[in-house]
Amino acid sequence: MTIQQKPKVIIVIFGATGDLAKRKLFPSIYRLYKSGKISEDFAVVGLARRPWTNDVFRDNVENSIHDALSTDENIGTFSSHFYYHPFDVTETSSYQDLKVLLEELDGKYQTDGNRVFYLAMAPEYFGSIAQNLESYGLKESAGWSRLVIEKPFGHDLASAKELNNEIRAAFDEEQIYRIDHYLGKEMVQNIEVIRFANAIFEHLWNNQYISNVQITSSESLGVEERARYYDHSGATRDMVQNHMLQMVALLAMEPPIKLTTDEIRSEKVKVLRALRTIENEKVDKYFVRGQYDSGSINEKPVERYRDEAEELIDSNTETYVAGKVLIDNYRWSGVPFYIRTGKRMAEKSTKIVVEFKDIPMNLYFKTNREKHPNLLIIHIQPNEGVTLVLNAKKSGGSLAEPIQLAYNNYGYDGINTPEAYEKLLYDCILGDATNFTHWDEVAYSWAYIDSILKTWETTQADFPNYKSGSMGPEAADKLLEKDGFHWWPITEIEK
Ligand SMILES: NC(=O)C1=CN([C@@H]2O[C@H](COP(=O)(O)OP(=O)(O)OC[C@H]3O[C@@H](n4cnc5c(N)ncnc54)[C@H](OP(=O)(O)O)[C@@H]3O)[C@@H](O)[C@H]2O)C=CC1
Ligand SMILES: O=C1O[C@H](COP(=O)(O)O)[C@@H](O)[C@H](O)[C@H]1O
Repeated sequence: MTIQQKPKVIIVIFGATGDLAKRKLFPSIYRLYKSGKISEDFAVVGLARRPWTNDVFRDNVENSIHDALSTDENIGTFSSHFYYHPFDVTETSSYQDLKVLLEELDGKYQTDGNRVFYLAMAPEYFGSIAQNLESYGLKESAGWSRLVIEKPFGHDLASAKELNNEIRAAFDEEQIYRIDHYLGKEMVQNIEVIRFANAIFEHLWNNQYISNVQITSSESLGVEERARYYDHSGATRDMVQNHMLQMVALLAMEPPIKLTTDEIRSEKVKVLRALRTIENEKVDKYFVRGQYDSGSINEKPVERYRDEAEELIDSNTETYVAGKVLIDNYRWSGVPFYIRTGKRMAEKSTKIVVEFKDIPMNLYFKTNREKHPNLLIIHIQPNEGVTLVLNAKKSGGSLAEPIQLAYNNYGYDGINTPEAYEKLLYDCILGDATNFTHWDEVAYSWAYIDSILKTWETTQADFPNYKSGSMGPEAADKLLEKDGFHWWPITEIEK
């Protein structure tokens, strides 16, 4: 299918009164509609328990779009495609009614029986919804059926396997779209292009020329309204198992033989398979966990994690994690991939810094001057772009100094926009699963972090150990210092 085609589809959203639907999914569907990527032949069916009518639902859809996209345009024609079906996913009779509604809408909108079932609900329901969709014949239509699964995909490897078995009993792997919204971000998708379309990088992209790679995804927000989910999860499950390891895989994978879903996934899987397992007794040598204390962000005082909600008062959950990830293969042997992510850090920013090794004899940097390595910086958000840090003599000067070649296509909507969801939803409708995670990727990622979490679960951490508004615990700096490196400051390299 080419990009110009306008697929016909019914999108069924389980959890349509929830936060994700409101903030991400409705605005994304609207933007697809506005940009002509879906045809007039579409319908959206929203499901949740509260007893809303179509009109109430449509008002909510319109409000969420007005809020998310800061517009007050009349979108009545668009919202008339939305239908609400009060539904308790635990009641099997509801699925029969849903089947009848979908058949009616198939006829009304000529959607050719194409269906996306988007599970925007708590993960404990994923398996049973998938099974009921199969048992009550909802995926047996004249067209295709696809299942989009939100995170978290399990709590550890064992529960992820169980969930996967439940889903796979109802849907084929090709019908399952496990969403990782980082894979929908413009600059995450650009990692492959930057690597595989530039001779100057790909030839140097290995342990001979790269000294280390740093991936930072910092957030200034705290746990917000998600204390219950987050405290059960923690930063490692919430960000590392999925987004951070996906970025590692994209940075480290071999060039695929073709740009097809299977070939790209297969190369990513090889990286995840090659991650060096961290043995119990070595976890503290390779990984650092943290939990935020009170502090200030943008000059406003903020509370410590343990005071953000009643149930957090004795929490041992990490809101920050930094780690040294090693990839045991020919290309990357000996090159640390340092990752760090956390809540309530100094600023919201996701960046990748690739640090190159120095040349053997650098005539311009003597002992009294700090050497400045060449860096390739990939700005994921809030700015989107690439910066190459080189050394040159500035006009009028006599010594080499770092200069920056920068390309910046400032994100057209800023941070946390529905843009990534929009792209991924569109890919799903087109049947392109490249930017979704295959089960094998999920499984290897869980296997890697399980050993770290198991060690941490048995030991009490010395929390809180970083101030809100800082870049994390001191131990995270030491992690690099003992290897002779330091974190490239994300604020400085932004400028
Ligand atoms: N919010 C976010 O930014 C993100 C969310 N996610 C994931 O997306 C999923 C949804 O998250 P979020 O929207 O925040 O969650 P919410 O708690 O806001 O929404 C949950 C939804 O599920 C519905 N629901 C709950 N129980 C039932 C039931 N028995 N039958 C039918 N509907 C039910 C609720 O509606 P009602 O009460 O009316 O039944 C509501 O619409 C989760 O897996 C989450 O981890 C992932 C990344 C980001
Ligand atoms: O998946 C998640 O991601 C967000 C961060 O996403 P971003 O696109 O804003 O960088 C994080 O806040 C959340 O805890 C996590 O569940």
